[in-house]
Amino acid sequence: MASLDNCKMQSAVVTRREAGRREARQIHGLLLVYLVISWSVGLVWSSDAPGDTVERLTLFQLDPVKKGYVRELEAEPGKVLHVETKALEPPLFEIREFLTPEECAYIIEQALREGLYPSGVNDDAYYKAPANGEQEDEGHDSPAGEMDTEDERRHADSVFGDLDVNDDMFLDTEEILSVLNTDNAFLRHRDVLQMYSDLGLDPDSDGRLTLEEFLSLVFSDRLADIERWVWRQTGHGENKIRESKQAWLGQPGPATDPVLAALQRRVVSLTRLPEKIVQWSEQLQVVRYETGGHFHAHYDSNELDDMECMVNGVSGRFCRFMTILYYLDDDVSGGETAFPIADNETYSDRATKTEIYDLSDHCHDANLVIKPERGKAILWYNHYVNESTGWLGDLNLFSLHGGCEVLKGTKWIANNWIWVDDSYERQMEYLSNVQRALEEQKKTKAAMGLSVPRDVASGLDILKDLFGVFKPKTDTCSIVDEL
Ligand SMILES: O=C(O)CCC(=O)C(=O)O
Ligand SMILES: [Fe+2]
Repeated sequence: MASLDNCKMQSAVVTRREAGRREARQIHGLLLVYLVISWSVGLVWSSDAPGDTVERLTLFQLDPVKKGYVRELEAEPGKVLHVETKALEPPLFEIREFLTPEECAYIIEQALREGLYPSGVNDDAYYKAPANGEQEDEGHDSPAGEMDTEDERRHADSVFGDLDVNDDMFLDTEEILSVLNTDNAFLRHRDVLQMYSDLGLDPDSDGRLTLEEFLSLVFSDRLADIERWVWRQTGHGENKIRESKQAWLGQPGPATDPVLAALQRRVVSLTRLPEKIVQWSEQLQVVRYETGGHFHAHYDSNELDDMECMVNGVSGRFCRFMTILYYLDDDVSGGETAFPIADNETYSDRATKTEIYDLSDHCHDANLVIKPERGKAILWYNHYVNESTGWLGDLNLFSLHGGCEVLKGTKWIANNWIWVDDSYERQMEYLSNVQRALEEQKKTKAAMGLSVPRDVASGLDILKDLFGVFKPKTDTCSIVDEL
């Protein structure tokens, strides 16, 4: 059964696994974020005189107040938007007409021009063959029913008891799925039945395993067959955690494209974060789902742990303070964004893992389901703000979410992820390094007789010098793990 603790555990497990997998991924420099924050809010580095008090920046988080609460936002002069609270945990808001239809069409067009490629969570490494895959045709010669010892029998009995959650002395498909659905595997009830049929595991074909059937498959070493079957099945269509294509738009820093620049300004008004945090966060990720496309439940960010936030695209965890998601089109049926456990304190009593995570079959079991609507934005906080530091706090486990299966048509969204490093000190250190690099670059360019406007100097060239290539290759961080 899933529980908050399980979620924590899953997330922690995945944090490490994902972090390894992220080696090849690129994100641009948080360093720059902090450099420019300090400029824009005048903190820390503005204090020269000994004894001056150094101000600390704190993170602003919109107060959800209560569900249904609507606040007005004058995003641009004359353009008043309504920000409606949809959940308290995580704080989650919906803003209709955040983008105009023209802006939506433009973003889609730019993504098509850029070229979309399959979303990266389901990389090949994830579906590598099991360790003994090469021997898959070898027989398993322990004869059925030949139980080795009383201890083994007792152990198998107790495993059966653990799996038989409802104590009806049968293992139904849900109970079997709670074991089979690990990592990126999202098998369904029908898959389990198919497996029974393919492997002859359920002789009376009633779709459930008795204790005798279970013992027989355990002691005849059919577990290895099951493992191989699952490996083969995983990675197909709905069994994958994610089925979509994506493109990244623009460059880190103040957008030069007028549509993206207007969007950045609007996001600054909405989030009330320093504009440089917004500008120097991840590029816009545009995602297209075709019929059957989906993204099962996951977290966009990682739990805080010993690993540092990714700062140079080489390694580290994801530190996405918040997500702003835009719906670019609504010519689609299905494809809602679901938050299975939003505002829920009791989900662990109710839901099985499949129900929580599988957004193809269980989209509408989710506590909060948001329908795509062209131009609409939703925003939520993946992290709390730490009360004592005022800075990035723990991952909010209620922020679990995903994209329900598209039943018909095409769904287009864009993700705008706002990065904040949880270590304020590390950021300040980065800041001083980047500031030095900036000054050196300015001097070099000045010596070459080139004029270096401040924005340019703080922009791409510096990032490239510091970090090399920085376009993110893949995205979502936490995914489900076994219970
Ligand atoms: O498609 C959706 O509605 C959600 C997408 C999402 O969660 C993501 O891309 O991280
Ligand atoms: Fe997400």
